[in-house]
Amino acid sequence: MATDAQPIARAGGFYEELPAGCGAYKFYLDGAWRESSSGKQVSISNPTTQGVAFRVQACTPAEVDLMFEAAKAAQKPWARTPLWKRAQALHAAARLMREHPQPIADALVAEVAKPRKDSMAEVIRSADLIDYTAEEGVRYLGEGKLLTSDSFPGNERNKLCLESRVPLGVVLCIPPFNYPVNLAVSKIAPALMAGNAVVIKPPTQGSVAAIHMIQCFHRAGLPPGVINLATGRGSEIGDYLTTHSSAGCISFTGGDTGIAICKKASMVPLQMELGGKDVCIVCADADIALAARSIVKGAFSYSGQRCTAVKIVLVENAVAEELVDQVLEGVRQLTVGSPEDDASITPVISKSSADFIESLVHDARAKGARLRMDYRREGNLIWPLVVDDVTEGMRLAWEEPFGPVLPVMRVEGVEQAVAHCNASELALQGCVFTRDVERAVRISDAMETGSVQINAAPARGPDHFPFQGFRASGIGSQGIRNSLQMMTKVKSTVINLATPSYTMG
Ligand SMILES: NC(=O)C1=CN([C@@H]2O[C@H](COP(=O)(O)OP(=O)(O)OC[C@H]3O[C@@H](n4cnc5c(N)ncnc54)[C@H](OP(=O)(O)O)[C@@H]3O)[C@@H](O)[C@H]2O)C=CC1
Ligand SMILES: O=C(O)[C@H](O)COP(=O)(O)O
Repeated sequence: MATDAQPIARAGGFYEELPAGCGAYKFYLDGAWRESSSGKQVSISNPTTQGVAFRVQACTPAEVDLMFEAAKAAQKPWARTPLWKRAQALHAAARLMREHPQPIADALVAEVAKPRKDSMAEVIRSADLIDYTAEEGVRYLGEGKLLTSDSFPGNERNKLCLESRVPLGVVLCIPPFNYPVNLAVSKIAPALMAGNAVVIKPPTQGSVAAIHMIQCFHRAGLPPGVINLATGRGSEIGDYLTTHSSAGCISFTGGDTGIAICKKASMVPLQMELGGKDVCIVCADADIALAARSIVKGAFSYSGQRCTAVKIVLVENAVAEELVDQVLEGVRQLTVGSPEDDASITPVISKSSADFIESLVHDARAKGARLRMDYRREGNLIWPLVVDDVTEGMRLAWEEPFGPVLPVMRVEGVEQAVAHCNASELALQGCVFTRDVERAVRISDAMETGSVQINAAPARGPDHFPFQGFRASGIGSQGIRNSLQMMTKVKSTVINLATPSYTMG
């Protein structure tokens, strides 16, 4: 495991070229790892020790310009590279990621305090996602449509319209800290497969994992310029990137920053996956043991730092006591500690995040909520907490803690639960537990969220499923095929015939 501020890479290894002489990781421009002319570095904090985990270069606007120039120059030849060869390059990157996963996983442990096993799972899931995208891309992008003019009134069959999908140009990819590798490749792989070039700005916490991941694409032999990676704080270079005239698409996952980006961006396609306040509705006829198990896993995996975490339970009064008892039983089994020890609950990403979570707990307690265990915090580590009897007037009813705190609201009936779900600004996912599948479908239809899970906690995966948020939770849809679609545009080529095509024979 890397000690504070020491690069992970070992001499002579696959990742040897990534750290610069000064110990800060290099950025990636036009096929080469480089040091920034800024001479400035950004420190990445280790959420567990609160020391400096790593340092990366603070890229300058001029370097961002060079990335977009390199990407634009590389994009056309890349788009003309046969689909099967693009797929081969992606498969090669995925293979290298599987062959050299440990430094990527180690970086995740150190930078974002993701438990060791989950960190490795993120790397392998990412390699699988790349492979699947290559396979899906070969099929999906290799197909087109033929339309004939004679289906529209007044036309003969003398026009043949060939509809195909063409790339957007340069896709700007901005993933969040909680999946710096997986939510990076879920943007990069479809962008590349569709013939785009990429500029990626990884989250500051998570940059080093992303840098190692990019090395797999580099070593896979992608042409220079096809991928470029800019490091630096979003607050410093973010606006410059998102308003860049050469960005042909912005694919962003994160919080409210995404809403600000939508207001500033020019007329380019936006793929936005933003926050979630995922409700879990538990009906009186539910399998309570299943619901409780799913809630504990759904709410507390990666310490609740998932947009798809269960962020409020809405349970019918009749079974509330039984459900909460079983949830509490499950929460007591969770281990609390460091990501290196694979604890279930690890420190949240930053002090400011821990302070925010704490403010939600204080607000709920002050307004009469019942804390079902003692509130406990040490540094960024917050012990898992169930907050019962939450009511509409509490911030916890509406805001996402992005931490290991689970609000429970007891409701008169399902109508009240659905109304609460639909009154939320955030509308990513939701779930419903009931044994009555017809009722589940009716409830699902009434819930105005991007996805509804029936009898399971919210989740993005499997990664080829469509994944989207309504209202303030996003624009567009992810999922492998949907991302391929969003990172291309439709092109029509119309063949005009002098005589209708069906006049011979
Ligand atoms: N719907 C979904 O799929 C998901 C949603 N989320 C949501 O994301 C939030 C937590 O993630 P977090 O990483 O903190 O989110 P942020 O919105 O703070 O950051 C996301 C990314 O945006 C970058 N960024 C910051 N400022 C700007 C800017 N002005 N212009 C462009 N980019 C910028 C960040 O870089 P830097 O780190 O340098 O600041 C980071 O790479 C939660 O609200 C969560 O619900 C998270 C994961 C998935
Ligand atoms: O960013 C997130 O939190 C994810 O998109 C959720 O993914 P998961 O459901 O696979 O954890």
